[in-house]
Amino acid sequence: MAVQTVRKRKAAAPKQEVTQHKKQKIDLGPKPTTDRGKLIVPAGALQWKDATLPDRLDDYEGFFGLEEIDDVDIVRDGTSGKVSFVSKAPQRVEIQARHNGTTEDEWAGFSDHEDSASSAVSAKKPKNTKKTGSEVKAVALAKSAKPSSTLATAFTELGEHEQDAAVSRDVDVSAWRDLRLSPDTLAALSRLGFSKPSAIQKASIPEILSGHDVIGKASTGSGKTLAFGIPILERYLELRNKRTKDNKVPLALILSPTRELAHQLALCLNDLFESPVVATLTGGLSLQKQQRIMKHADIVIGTPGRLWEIMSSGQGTMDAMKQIQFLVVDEADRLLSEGHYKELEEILDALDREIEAAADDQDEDGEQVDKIHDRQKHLRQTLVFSATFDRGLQRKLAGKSKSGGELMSNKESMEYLLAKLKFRDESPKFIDANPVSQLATGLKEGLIECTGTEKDLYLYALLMLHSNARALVFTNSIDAVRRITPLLQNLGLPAVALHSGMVQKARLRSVERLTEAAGGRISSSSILVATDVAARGLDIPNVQLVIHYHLPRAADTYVHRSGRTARAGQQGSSILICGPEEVGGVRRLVAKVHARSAANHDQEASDAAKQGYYIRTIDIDRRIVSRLRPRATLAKQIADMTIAKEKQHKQEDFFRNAAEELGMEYDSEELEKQDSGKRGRGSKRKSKEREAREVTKAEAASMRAELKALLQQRVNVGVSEKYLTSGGIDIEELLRQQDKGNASTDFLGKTGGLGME
Ligand SMILES: Nc1ncnc2c1ncn2[C@@H]1O[C@H](COP(=O)(O)OP(=O)(O)OP(=O)(O)O)[C@@H](O)[C@H]1O
Repeated sequence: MAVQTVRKRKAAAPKQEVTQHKKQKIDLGPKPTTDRGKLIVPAGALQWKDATLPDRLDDYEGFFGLEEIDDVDIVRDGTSGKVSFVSKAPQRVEIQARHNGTTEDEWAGFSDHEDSASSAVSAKKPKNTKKTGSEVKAVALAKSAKPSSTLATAFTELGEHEQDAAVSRDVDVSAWRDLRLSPDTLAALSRLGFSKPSAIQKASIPEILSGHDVIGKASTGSGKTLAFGIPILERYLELRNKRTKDNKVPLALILSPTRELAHQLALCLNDLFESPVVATLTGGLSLQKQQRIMKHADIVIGTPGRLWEIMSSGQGTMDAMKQIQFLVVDEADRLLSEGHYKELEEILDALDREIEAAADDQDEDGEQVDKIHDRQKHLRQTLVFSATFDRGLQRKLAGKSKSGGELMSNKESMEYLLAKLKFRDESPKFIDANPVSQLATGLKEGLIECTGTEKDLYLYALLMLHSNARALVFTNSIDAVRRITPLLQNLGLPAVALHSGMVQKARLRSVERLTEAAGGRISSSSILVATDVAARGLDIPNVQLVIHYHLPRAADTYVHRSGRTARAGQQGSSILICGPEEVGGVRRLVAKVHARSAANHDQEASDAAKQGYYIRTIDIDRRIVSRLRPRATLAKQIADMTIAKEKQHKQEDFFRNAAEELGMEYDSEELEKQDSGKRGRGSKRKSKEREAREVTKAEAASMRAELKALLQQRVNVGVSEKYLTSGGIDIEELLRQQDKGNASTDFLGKTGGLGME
C-alpha cells in the first residue's frame, strides 16, 4: 500500500473558557495499538501540521485550517468499514492538552469519533470554523488522500459512525440519507441548513440520479432548483477529476425564461459548491466575456436569445453543447410559450441535428447511427420543471392564439411536452409533488377594492400598514413601474424598480438590493416595483407581501407572482388591488386557480377548493386611507412632474442631435407649439404632461417642502398617541400595543393583520 500524505481539517475551538477544561479528560480517539510492527494511531494523536495552501485560495471549500501528515497509511477494516491510520515511522504519541498548555499523559477514553479528538487538539489555535472535522474528513479523503476516487467511494471508506458524523454537523441532514448523496453534497446541505429534502426533491432526485427524464411540478418556492441541481452537481463531483480544463464540455444546459432567474440559478448552484464553473449567458451583459467563460464551463445557464446567439456564433460551442448530459427546462411553460419559443426551438433542433443527420445516413452506415443513438441514450437526460403548465401555449403554437393562460391538466401538459422535447425515456417520470395546489400552503390571499384613481393611495396605505415587510409590487407595464417607483420614493418608502427596459446591470442591482435588505445587511430598498419579469422563479428571501397593483393577465401569472412570498415553508400575503368592476373577474380567476388545483387531485382537494374558493375583501380602515390622501396626491404630482421633465430633456436631446446630424437648427418652442396644437388620442395626457413640465423650479421646491411637512405630520384617528409619519413607523409595535389594549386600537381600526389571519 502506498504511503501517502493525509489531510484533515482542524476543527473549531470550543466556545467555553479555557479554564473550564483544566480537569477534563480529553477524548482523543482510540488508543494506539500495534499491528505486525506497525503502529495504528488514532487520528487525534498524530502530529498533524498545517497544510500549505496556494495564496489565491479563498477559503476554498473550507480548506483553510487544513492539516496534513506524512508517512501514514489509511487502512479500512473490511468488516466494520472503520478507517485506521497506520504510522510507517513509529509516532511519538504525545497527547497534549493544548488548550491549557499542559501535557496530558492520561489516556482519556475510547472513541472513534474523530471529531471530538480534533476539537480538543485544536482548542488553542482556532481557525475558520466553516466546516467541521468529519465533514472535512470526507472531503479530504476524496480530494487529497485519494485524488482519483469519487466522493461516493470516499464516503464508503468512512465507517458507519463516521458517515453519521460526516452528515450531521451544522444541521442534522440524516433525512437526506435515503437519496444516497455524496458526503460533499450532504456537508454542503448541512452548511446551508437544509435538514430535509422538500417533497419535490425527495421524489425527483432518485429518479434523476438513476438516469431518468423527469417532468417535475411543485408549488412555488418548494425547492425545484435543487431538485434538478443536486443530481447535476453529483454528476459533476463524480466526473470532476476526469474533466481537465482543456478537455471539457459542459455537463448541463439549463434554460431560463428571464435573465434574473438565470443569475439566481447560478448563485444557487454555486452556493452548494463553488467549484463548478457556471457560465450564465444572458442578454445585456458582455457577449465576449460570456463566450470566454463558456469555454471552461461545467454548467451553462442561459436565456434562449443570448444562448442561441452564442451557440450559433461558431467557436465550437455548438459541438460542445451537443454533448451535454442534462438539458433542464426551468419554468417550462413560460419558456415554451410566446416570446421565447423561436429561439428555444432553434436550440433544441440544433442539439438534435447531429442525431437526425446521422439517421439519414442509416443505409450507408448503420453502425454509425447505432453509435449516435446510443450516445443520445447515454448522454442526455431531459428535466422539465415548473409550478404550472399552461394550456394556452398549445393553442398559441397551433396558431390559434388566445390569451387566457388557463392552467392545464397534467395529462395535457405531459402530451405537449412529450411531443416537443426529445426525451430519451419513452415515458419520462412525471412527478407532481403538490397535486392539490400550485400555491404555497403558507400563502394568504385577499383583495382591496378601490377606484382606478385611488390605486396609488391604497398601495401606499397597504405598504404603510406593512411597513416592516419586504414587499413586491407587480404592475402590467413598464410605464407603471416608472411612475410608481418615484411616487413611493417621494413618500419616503424604500422602493426600487425592475423591468425589462432597464439596463441589465441596474436590473441585477435592484434584485441584489432587495436580497441584501432581506438579509439584514442594509435597511433600505425593501420594496421592489416590477413588471412580470420578476414573476417567475425569483427567490428573494423573506418577502412577506406581494401586491398586484394591476391584475395579472392570466391565472398562471397570479400563481407565480404570488409565489414570490410564502416560500420554503414560510408565511406570506398576496393582495390584489382592483376596481369595483374588476372584483367579479378577480374572484373567478382566483377561484379557478383553486378549483383547478382541486380538479387535479379530487381525492385530496381541500373543501375550500371543491366548494369554490372565495377570496375575501380586506377591510382596510378608510379613515386612515383618507388621512393619507393629501400626501399621496402631492407625491404623485411631484413624481409626474419629474417624469415629464425627464421626458422633455430626453426628447430635446434627441431632436437636437437629429437636427445637428441633418445640419438644421433646432427650435424647441416651435416644436412645442406644433405639439400643443394637436388634438386627438392622448391629448389629455399630453396636456397634463405639459402642465407638469411647466412647473417652475420654485414651485417644485415648494411642493417638495409641503410634502416633507406632510410626511412629518401625525396621522391619527383621534384617540391614538401613535402616528403614521413617513416610511419608518413600526406597525408591528403598534399591533403589539393594540393587543395589550392600548388606545391605538382606534388608530389602526380593524386592520390588524389586514383581516387575513
Ligand atoms: N431542502 C430544503 N430545505 C430548506 N430550504 C430549501 C430546501 N431546498 C431549497 N430550499 C430553499 O427554498 C427556497 C425556494 O427554492 P426554489 O427557488 O428552488 O423554489 P422553486 O420551487 O424553484 O420556486 P419557483 O416555482 O418560484 O421558481 C430557496 O431559498 C431555497 O434555498
